[in-house]
Amino acid sequence: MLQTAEQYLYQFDKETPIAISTDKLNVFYDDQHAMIDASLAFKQNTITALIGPSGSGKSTYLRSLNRMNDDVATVTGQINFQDININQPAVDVYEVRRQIGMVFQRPNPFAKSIYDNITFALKRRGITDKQTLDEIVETSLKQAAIWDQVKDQLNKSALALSGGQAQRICIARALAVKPEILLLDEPASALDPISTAQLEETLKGLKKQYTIIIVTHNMQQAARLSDYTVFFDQGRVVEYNQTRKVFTRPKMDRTNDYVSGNFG
Ligand SMILES: Nc1ncnc2c1ncn2[C@@H]1O[C@H](COP(=O)(O)OP(=O)(O)OP(=O)(O)O)[C@@H](O)[C@H]1O
Repeated sequence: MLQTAEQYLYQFDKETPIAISTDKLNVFYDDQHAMIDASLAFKQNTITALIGPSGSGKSTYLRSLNRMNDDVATVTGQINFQDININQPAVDVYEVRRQIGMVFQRPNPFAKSIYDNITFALKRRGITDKQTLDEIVETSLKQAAIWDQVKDQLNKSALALSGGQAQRICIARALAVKPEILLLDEPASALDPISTAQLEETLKGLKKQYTIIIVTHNMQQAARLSDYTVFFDQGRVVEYNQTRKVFTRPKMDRTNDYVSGNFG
């Protein structure tokens, strides 16, 4: 690909700014080179699906975006967010993770009440005013489409919720600190089909306010949900395009084989 990722996206949509991009991102786990020269850009208020076979580097790439790999890997290259390269030691990783939130594969609510799950990070940031906290709890739970189900039991333990409900609490928890970007690593893999469909609807609604990047093994989910799709294989970006093109007219044979279910 001769174009940079920014130039490439520009041809689809000249108006929408880029929320985050990487330039030659490389990730090494000791001597294993798990991500090789990944240069990608993500438009604001879009959903991008990261797909590819097991071990292709999807999670490695995703986790690097908010510096979650700092302790386990060496990450080189640029991660451009809000006009700076955030892949630098001097950048405050806690602030990066506030603005670039992460939701994991298995719902991981804290062993606390629903209310305390949502307010935990806010209180640590010094927000203690009850009315402010109440408002953020309500807004975040509404955005995660779980307010109606839990509004009368905010003091209930979040551990007592179903998987689908718990995953929504985790999304609300990520939204409470007002991020710009939401990273999701196979967020529906532990959920039943109904919860999965509800989660997808919620994410479609959230893209009005957030930029969403989601790792998924589920081809139908990527096709239903995302605007853009990146196909990774063996630590490299093989193809990046509008989702419908990746699934109907992929440029690379390897992508075609993967989306057709010939390997993976
Ligand atoms: N913390 C780690 N320490 C060492 N190696 C790791 C670590 N995390 C991932 N790897 C290795 O990096 C490569 C890419 O893994 P990664 O989890 O990013 O792939 P993936 O595409 O997300 O896979 P999956 O779909 O199975 O989750 C694999 O070879 C994996 O074993």
